[in-house]
Amino acid sequence: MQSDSCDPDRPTHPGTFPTCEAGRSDHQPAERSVDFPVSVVLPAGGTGERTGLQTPKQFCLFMGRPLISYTIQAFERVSWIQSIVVVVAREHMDLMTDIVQQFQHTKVRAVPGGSTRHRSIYNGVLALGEEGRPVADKPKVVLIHDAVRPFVEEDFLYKIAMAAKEQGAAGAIRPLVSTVIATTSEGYLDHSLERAKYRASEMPQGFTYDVIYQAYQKCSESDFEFGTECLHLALQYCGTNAKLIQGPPTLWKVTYKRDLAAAESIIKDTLSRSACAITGGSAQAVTLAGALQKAVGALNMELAVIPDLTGENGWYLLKDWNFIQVSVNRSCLSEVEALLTDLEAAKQALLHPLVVILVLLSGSDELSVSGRAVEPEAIMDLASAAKLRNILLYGIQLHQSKDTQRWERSVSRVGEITSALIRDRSPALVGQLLQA
Ligand SMILES: Nc1ccn([C@@H]2O[C@H](COP(=O)(O)OP(=O)(O)OP(=O)(O)O)[C@@H](O)[C@H]2O)c(=O)n1
Ligand SMILES: O=C(CO)[C@H](O)[C@H](O)COP(=O)(O)O
Repeated sequence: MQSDSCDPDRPTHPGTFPTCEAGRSDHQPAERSVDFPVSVVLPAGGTGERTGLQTPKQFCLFMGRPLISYTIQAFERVSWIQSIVVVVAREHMDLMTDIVQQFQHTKVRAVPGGSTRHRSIYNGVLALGEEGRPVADKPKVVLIHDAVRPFVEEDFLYKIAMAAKEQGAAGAIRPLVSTVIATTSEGYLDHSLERAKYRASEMPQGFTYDVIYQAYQKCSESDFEFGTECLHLALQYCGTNAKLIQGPPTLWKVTYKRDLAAAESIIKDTLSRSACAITGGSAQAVTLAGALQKAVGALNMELAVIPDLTGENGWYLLKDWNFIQVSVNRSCLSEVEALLTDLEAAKQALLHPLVVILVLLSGSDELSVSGRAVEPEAIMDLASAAKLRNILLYGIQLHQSKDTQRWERSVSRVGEITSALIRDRSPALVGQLLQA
C-alpha cells in the first residue's frame, strides 16, 4: 500500500478518518493518555443570521448529514473525551434528538440554549455539573468548541486539554488575516493596531471546570449579553491567563454562506482520500489493481489492494473508505452484491454516501469465453437498489490490450474516472457503466 503525503494543514475528516502516517495499522490515531476527565460543550443555539439562510448553519445538510453531526463525531471518536453537551435552541431540541439517533451518537446529551452564545455555553457548563454524579466526578477539564467548526483533530484537542489542565485556560489562535483598526463614531480612522502583536481567537478552548464555572458565576449581565470571548472571562474573573496555541487554518468558523460551500468541499475532499480495491485474488485483477494503485496515487489518493474483506480486512468496512471491486470474470455482479451486503451490515452508509466502483476488465481470458460480461441494465438495477441504502454504485469497463501504450492510457483513464467519481459522488452517474 502506498503511503499518503503528509500535509499538516490538511484536515482530518470528522469521525473515523485515518491520519496520514504510512501503513494500515498506523491509520489508527496514536493513543493519547489523558488521566483526568474531559467533557465538551458545543454551543449550537444560534440562528446563523449571517448566512442569510432560514436553516441555522449547524443544521444545514452536507451529503445528507447536518454539520453539527460532523462536529460531534470529531469529538466522539476521541477515546479520552467522556461526554459531550450540545446546546441548542429550545425549538430545536427534538431535531437534535433525531440527529443523535439517526447518526448514532453515543456520548451526547442536548440541553436548551440561551439568547446569546455566552448564555448557551453557561447552560452547557451547568449541565456538566449536574450530570447526576458526585462533585468529585465532575470533568476536570471542559473543552468548548463552536458547533460550526467541524474540522478539529485529536492532536490539537489534546494540546488544548493538557494546557487547560496545567494553566486553567487555553485557546486556539491564528494569525490575523487583515489589520484591525479602530474607527471614530463619524467613521474615520482613529488608530490602527500593530498586526504582528495581535492574533485571531479561535476555538477550541479549554478550561478547568472550576475556572469556567467561576468565571460565569461572577461575570456581569453585560458580559452575558455582549461578550464574545470565554478566555477574557477567565482572565477578568479568575485571574487566569490562558495559554494560547496556534491551530491549523481549518479551525475556521462557518459564518457566511460561502463558508458552507468551503465546508462541503473539505468534507468531500477528505472522504475521497482513500479507497480499497478488492481483487478476489485473481492474478489478472491483482495486476490491474496494482496499476490502478499507481494511477490514483498520482492523483493523491491512497489505494489499498486486498483479496477480500474477510478476517482482519474487515477493518476497512468500519472506516470512511471507498471501495473498488476489480473484476475479470462473469460473476462480477455477485461479487459486487456481496460487497454491498457487507457494507450495509457495517452501517457506515448511515453517516454519508459510500462509493463502490466496479472496475471490469473485458477481453480477458475468462470473459472472452462468454463475450459480454455484464449487461448495463443489470448494473443499473443493482445500483438503484444500493442507492436506497445510501451506497453509490458506478461501473467502469476497460479492455485488455497487448499494446502497452494503449493499455497504460486505459488504466490511467480508469484512475482519473475513479478519482472523479469518488470526489463528486454524483447521483446522476449512479449505475452507469463508463468506458475507459
Ligand atoms: N444564542 C446563541 C448564539 C450562538 N450560539 C452558537 O455559537 C457558535 C458561534 O456563533 P456564531 O457563529 O455567531 O453563530 P450564530 O449566532 O448562529 O450566527 P450569526 O451571528 O450569524 O447569527 C455557533 O455554533 C452558534 O450556534 C449559541 O449556542 N447560542
Ligand atoms: O472564536 C471566538 C472567540 O471566542 C468567537 O468569539 C466565537 O466563535 C464567537 O463567534 P461570533 O463572534 O461569530 O459569535
